[in-house]
Amino acid sequence: MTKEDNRFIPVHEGDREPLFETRNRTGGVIAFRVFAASVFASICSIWFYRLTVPVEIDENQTGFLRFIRLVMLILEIWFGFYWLIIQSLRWNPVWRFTSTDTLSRRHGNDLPKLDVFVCTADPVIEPPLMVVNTVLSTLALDYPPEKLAVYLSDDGGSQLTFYALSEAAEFAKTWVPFCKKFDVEPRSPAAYLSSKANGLDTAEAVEVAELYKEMADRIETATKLRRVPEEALFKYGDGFAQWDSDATQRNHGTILQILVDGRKEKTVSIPTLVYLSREKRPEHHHNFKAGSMNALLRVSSKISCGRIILSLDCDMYVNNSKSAREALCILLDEKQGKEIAFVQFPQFYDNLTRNDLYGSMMRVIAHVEFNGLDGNGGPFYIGTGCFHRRDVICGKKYGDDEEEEESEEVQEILESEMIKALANCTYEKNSQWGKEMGVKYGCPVEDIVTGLSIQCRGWKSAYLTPKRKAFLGVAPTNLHQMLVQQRRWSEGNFQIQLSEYSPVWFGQGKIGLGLIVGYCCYGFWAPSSLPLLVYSVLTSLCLFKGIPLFPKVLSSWFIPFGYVTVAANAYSLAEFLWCGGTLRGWWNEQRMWLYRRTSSFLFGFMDTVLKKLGVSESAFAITAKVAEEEAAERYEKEVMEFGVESPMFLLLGTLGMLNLFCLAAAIMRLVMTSREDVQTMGMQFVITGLLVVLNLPLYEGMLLRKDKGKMPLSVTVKSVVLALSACTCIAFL
Ligand SMILES: O=c1ccn([C@@H]2O[C@H](COP(=O)(O)OP(=O)(O)O[C@H]3O[C@H](CO)[C@@H](O)[C@H](O)[C@H]3O)[C@@H](O)[C@H]2O)c(=O)[nH]1
Ligand SMILES: [Mn+2]
Repeated sequence: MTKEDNRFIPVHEGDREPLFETRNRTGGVIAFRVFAASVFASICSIWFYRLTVPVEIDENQTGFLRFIRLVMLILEIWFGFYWLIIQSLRWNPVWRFTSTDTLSRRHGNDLPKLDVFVCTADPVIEPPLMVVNTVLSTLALDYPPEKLAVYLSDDGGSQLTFYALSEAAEFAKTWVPFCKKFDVEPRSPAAYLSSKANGLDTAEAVEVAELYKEMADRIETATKLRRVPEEALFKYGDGFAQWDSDATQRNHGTILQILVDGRKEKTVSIPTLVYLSREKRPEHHHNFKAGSMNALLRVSSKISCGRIILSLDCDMYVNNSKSAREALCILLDEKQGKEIAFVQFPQFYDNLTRNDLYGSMMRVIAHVEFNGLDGNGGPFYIGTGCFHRRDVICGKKYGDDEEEEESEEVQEILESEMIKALANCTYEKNSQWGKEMGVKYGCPVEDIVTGLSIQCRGWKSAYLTPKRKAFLGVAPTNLHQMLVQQRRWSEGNFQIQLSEYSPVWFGQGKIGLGLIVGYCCYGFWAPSSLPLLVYSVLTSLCLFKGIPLFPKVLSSWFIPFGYVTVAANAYSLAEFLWCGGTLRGWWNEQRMWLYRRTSSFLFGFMDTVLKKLGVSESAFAITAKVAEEEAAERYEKEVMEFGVESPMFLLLGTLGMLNLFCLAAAIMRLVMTSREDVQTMGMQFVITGLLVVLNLPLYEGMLLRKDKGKMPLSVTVKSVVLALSACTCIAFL
């Protein structure tokens, strides 16, 4: 709705209080823009310097130096351009403030039906006990139980997960009323019972704790033994009967079991609970999480058909039981809310250490950049912690005004076999599922591309960050997992950039320029690896060789270089601290950006190129949610975990060693012969020096540590050999 339209809203409508409010940043906007302008001016002078100031004549090597100059120019143009586009994320941030009280007053318990989708895929790296804690936290949402249905999609097709869920269905009968009676937070039993503030002093609380512990023990024992206990096989027999004797994770029929059926009972105290494992056959591509989301969309439409859908990863429990009501403040708002398709909450974690060693939290993205996106048309859909409108995710355009009225007649209870057919491999053949309908296929970040296409159909989205964090997940606890996850993300985002859905050409005219640029900021993650890689190698090698790349420290041309470096870093630090981080946390994040860019993003880039050439297919490597004990201890102590042999580590190791050797050689030269170097190569000393200091934990892992989390010897040896050979080659050039 445009601003002008507001004049035509009748007065009696106007005095209805809105359910939410959108606020801009009040102070500091002008200051920020002046600052940004000053940085940009310096960037322009750097470009100008590269273009105009001639290379000092060096008789034999002029051509070579010119070439290096040109490379530096190209890199600096790229960095400047990238800096410019990420300012779009800071230009116009907004914050949303909801009023759940107004919602309750206006709607009481007359809320739309809500379906919660939880996805899991592997009982080994996603332990069933964790999964059912997530499920239990959603069952206990502050929401009328007859309006709520929770679906667990199990791509692992695992009897263990099914068993755990059956146990959870029993436990829910105690847990849900308990939560509501005592207004418990958080409502994941494991998180609640382990939190210090739980005040377990009532008799009821002690009883619940005991019941939980018994259930947890049974589930964990079964998981450990990889076998469901006999009595359970008997007790939940009609569920287990759906597993054929030869069923495997990749080859089995659809399994559907409604564990709690809210449709049958008139007064229900706990929500509907459904287990679904869609059919999997080796000859059919299953499209990973996107495939299971679409199966859930169809199956749920025949069971509860909630108008609102919450999608969650299996490790992401509800930390704020009001989160559904928070989201509804936006989706049910009569005015501004009408144009909003989905409400995204940030992805926060509950297993982070104080200084967030692996920068998992992406603090600035969650606290600044997504608010910036929201101001430009709406945050991305990031797969978890997101409330959708069913009709929109199923393909409805904005402005198609079929009234989304809830059919009050209870869905006739269809034969379960008919519903099961909706989750079969062949169901989607020749249909629009995965294309125009539901979650899109073919992209490792199915969430981002789906959100983009919704926005391109005219919808907006909203970003909500209530005081009490809405959802908490599990962040990767080792470097390799982290890099693999980021590789998938960067690959996915870059693929979107090149695909027919590219925000640049597909989004043109459908979403605002600010949002297009916002998508590009993340879409360019993968290609941004190359400039950084070249830049860091070139600065180090030229330092080693004694070739100056930057103006002399005392010349006036040095000022813009110095200013940009200091200003950009100081700003980034200030922003990080403002978002609640620590100084060390910032430093750790700088290291992680370096590692991501020089390994994950580079591999993500190559994966994308190979895929485009048809050489390989992209996969979805699931992130492990558990670590073995010693590794977990190191994580708690914030000791970086290497441990595995990986080409990404080889690359990081080689680059790290290269920086170290170059710096060492340059310092030696400085001490022995040429004092002049401080003047001519000051900037290179600073850059390479910083890289070396950032890399300290890497050197430690390669050279000093003895524990299992150190860098494997083979990687260390290869890295040293590669770095030494590079230096030798350059020395003789
Ligand atoms: O074939 C699959 C693969 C994964 N999943 C589920 O997808 C979720 C996300 O997988 P995870 O390994 O935890 O990946 P993350 O990188 O942590 O996930 C982020 O990034 C993904 C896209 O890359 C999004 O789908 C997620 O929602 C978002 O949290 C988990 O619940 C999995 O069980 C499936 O259901 N089927
Ligand atoms: Mn995850």
